[in-house]
Amino acid sequence: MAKSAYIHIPFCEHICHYCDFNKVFLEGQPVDEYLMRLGEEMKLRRQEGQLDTIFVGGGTPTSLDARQLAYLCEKINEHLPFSGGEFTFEANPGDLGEEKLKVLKDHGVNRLSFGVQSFNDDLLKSIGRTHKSEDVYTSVKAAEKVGFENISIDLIYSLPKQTEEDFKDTLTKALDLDLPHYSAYSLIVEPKTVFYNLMRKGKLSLPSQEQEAAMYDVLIQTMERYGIHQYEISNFAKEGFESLHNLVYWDNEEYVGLGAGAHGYINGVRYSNHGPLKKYMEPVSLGEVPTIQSHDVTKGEMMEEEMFLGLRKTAGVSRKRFEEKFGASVESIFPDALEEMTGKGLLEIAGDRIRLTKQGRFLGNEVFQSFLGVI
Ligand SMILES: C[S@@+](CC[C@H](N)C(=O)[O-])C[C@H]1O[C@@H](n2cnc3c(N)ncnc32)[C@H](O)[C@@H]1O
Ligand SMILES: C[S@@+](CC[C@H](N)C(=O)[O-])C[C@H]1O[C@@H](n2cnc3c(N)ncnc32)[C@H](O)[C@@H]1O
Ligand code: SF4
Repeated sequence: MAKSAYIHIPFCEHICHYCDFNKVFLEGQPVDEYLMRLGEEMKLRRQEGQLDTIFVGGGTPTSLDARQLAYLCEKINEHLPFSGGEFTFEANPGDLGEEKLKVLKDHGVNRLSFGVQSFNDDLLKSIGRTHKSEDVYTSVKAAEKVGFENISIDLIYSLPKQTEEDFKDTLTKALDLDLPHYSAYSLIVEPKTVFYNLMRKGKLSLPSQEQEAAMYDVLIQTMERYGIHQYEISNFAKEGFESLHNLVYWDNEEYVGLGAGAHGYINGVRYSNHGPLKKYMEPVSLGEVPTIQSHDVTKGEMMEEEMFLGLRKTAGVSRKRFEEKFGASVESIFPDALEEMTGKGLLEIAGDRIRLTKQGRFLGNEVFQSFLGVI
């Protein structure tokens, strides 16, 4: 039974040079109609029982105005029974004034995740962001004033022309905000983005792999120094502030996905919704779910997912839980991957746990790959 829901808001006020998530430029879009269809999809995909986590992501949910945000929150409150667990909204710095913040707070939102990316204004501009580092301080202060305590920020490192020094400076500024949660992702140059096109023309000056690894090392060390523990490859939190919603993904549990391009996992079926707005809204207006693709996950695939998702967490995979779930031990299903990866010093087995070593965290993809296509 799904205990979590993800809701996608595909609108943005600007398009960043690195982003390939499902989004469109806000101006001129049928936002009100989209929100209405989203409410209808909530009814169509309604689940038994209560949800422990709700995550509204995008795109940019805070590009909605206060009235639209209130409408969206009312639909969520009406159709998604919530246990009072974790209710996150993603936000762009500079988007949230007191009015919008109060709307969110009054409807039970209790976590905000700001897309900060960097504290260097020149770098921000060069990656296509429109906010300035100053906006981060204003937004975080305003959010705290309205009573939000569980606040996270996203950073991206290994950006074009970024130096280790620059990243250290961003990290220090981020940590000086004394927030309970931080995510830091290394830049992925995705096809169809501005950066991808520049890269193909040889016009994107990216840090080397060694520099990227050095930045990741700085990240891990600095977080540790500030007492913010790493609980996943890219995620760090004070004790008790780990993102429960994201843990649902890494624990390979089920969730409902709502909105254009959202994906979900219900009753052993992984599905994705139509991405383009029209294609998404049309079936919903006819009372049909907007699924474009769905797949019955086989037991073999489920076992692979259990490994490559679970190994993202620093706590790793529980051998006991694996055996209870699948009726076979990890060792009997993946003997070769375990031997090869422990042999290379990238994986370790410690009691009930199979987890990445420190070195393994730098080479996560190589480890995950070794568990794929085995069964
Ligand atoms: C899809 S965005 C949505 C939230 C919000 N619109 C924003 O820009 O912050 C969520 C996060 O994904 C990360 N992200 C997006 N594209 C990325 C890329 N190509 N490489 C690394 N991280 C990326 C950013 O840190 C961003 O904050
Ligand atoms: C990159 S993560 C950032 C999470 C953030 N660091 C935090 O701690 O809350 C969030 C992004 O992943 C994507 N995402 C998450 N769950 C999704 C789902 N079920 N379907 C589609 N996209 C999803 C959305 O684009 C969302 O903006
Ligand atoms: S990173 Fe966020 S703001 Fe930028 S285009 Fe992607 S979803 Fe929109």
